[in-house]
Amino acid sequence: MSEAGLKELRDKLDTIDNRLLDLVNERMDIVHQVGLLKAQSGGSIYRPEREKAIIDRLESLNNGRLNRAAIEALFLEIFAISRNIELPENVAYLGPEGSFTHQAAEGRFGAMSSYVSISSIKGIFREVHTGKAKFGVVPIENSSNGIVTDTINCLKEYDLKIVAEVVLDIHHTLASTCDKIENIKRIYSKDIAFEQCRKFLTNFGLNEVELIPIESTTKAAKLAAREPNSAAICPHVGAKLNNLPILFENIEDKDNNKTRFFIISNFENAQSGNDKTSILVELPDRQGTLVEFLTDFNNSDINLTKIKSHIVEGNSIFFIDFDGHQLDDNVKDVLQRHKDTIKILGSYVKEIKDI
Ligand SMILES: O=C(O)C(=O)C[C@]1(C(=O)O)C=C[C@@H](O)C=C1
Repeated sequence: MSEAGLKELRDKLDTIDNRLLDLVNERMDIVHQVGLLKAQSGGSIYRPEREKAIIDRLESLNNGRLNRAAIEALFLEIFAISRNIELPENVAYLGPEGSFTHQAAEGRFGAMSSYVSISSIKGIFREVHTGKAKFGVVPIENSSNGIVTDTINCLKEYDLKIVAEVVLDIHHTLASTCDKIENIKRIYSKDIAFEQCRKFLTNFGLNEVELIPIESTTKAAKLAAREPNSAAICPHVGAKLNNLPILFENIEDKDNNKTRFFIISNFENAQSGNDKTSILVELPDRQGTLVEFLTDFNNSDINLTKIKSHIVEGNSIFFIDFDGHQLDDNVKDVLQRHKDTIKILGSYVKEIKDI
């Protein structure tokens, strides 16, 4: 490698970066004006459908080396900074710091947002309901463990809206200060993380050691970092935050272990052209009501993508996802016909990844 050649290329990069910085600042001047307009009109700062339209447009114009994921990564961070320039807003997430929910929140709200770690799902709903946080990030389902009942209960109880979904690939690590796996006498983690790593634990003879379930995987990492002969099943970030050496990566049984999160807030999204809607349905206890209900959706050309039953206070309710926005004509009509049995939880941009 010639030093002169490298210097020449780096000079070119510096010139481009200077232009980029000027352009991004120019963009932020406009964003600031948008923020002032919204402050007058009371319009919502976060507009996921507009962000999607920008990314779609850029992808269709793109003829360089960037792929969609790269365009998304760059621009989602730019949008997050833009929103902070328009109006800094708090994001409450299911903590502690380093949890998967924290990762989901940072993926959408970027490095500059102000985050509040809350220890319960109900606490997050309360935080958004009282206006202490503009957004809440909560898990709704995992591909191995199913629906998160606390989230369903809170969606039923609080009058808040789902404004976005985020799907994360969930990877666990075994982290410990022990240099040999034989020296591990106890493992800390969340109960569902133990369930998701059953095969690994059996294959490595770790079923015999004491498995101690606690409330979070990050706390597990903290305890394992302090106690000799212990280990944690935790996310990569949790181990790093606690300076805990990682012995094994990706120890989950299923290689497509995913968790879906909802971002909740107090406004409704406009249509994006590629939306999903979530509802809760409580039907009268009479034969055939569920079949009639589902048939009506089918007859209205609505693609139901998920239906999960759930018991709240002894009554059976259904959590349903379908393609389309609540303002789409066919959706509007069917929702109107069933308005007495439905609670609309929100329409939001459909994520490409699904679980
Ligand atoms: O278009 C808007 O409504 C904006 O506020 C601007 C902008 C952007 O940076 O382009 C920022 C935040 C919104 O989520 C969508 C887009």
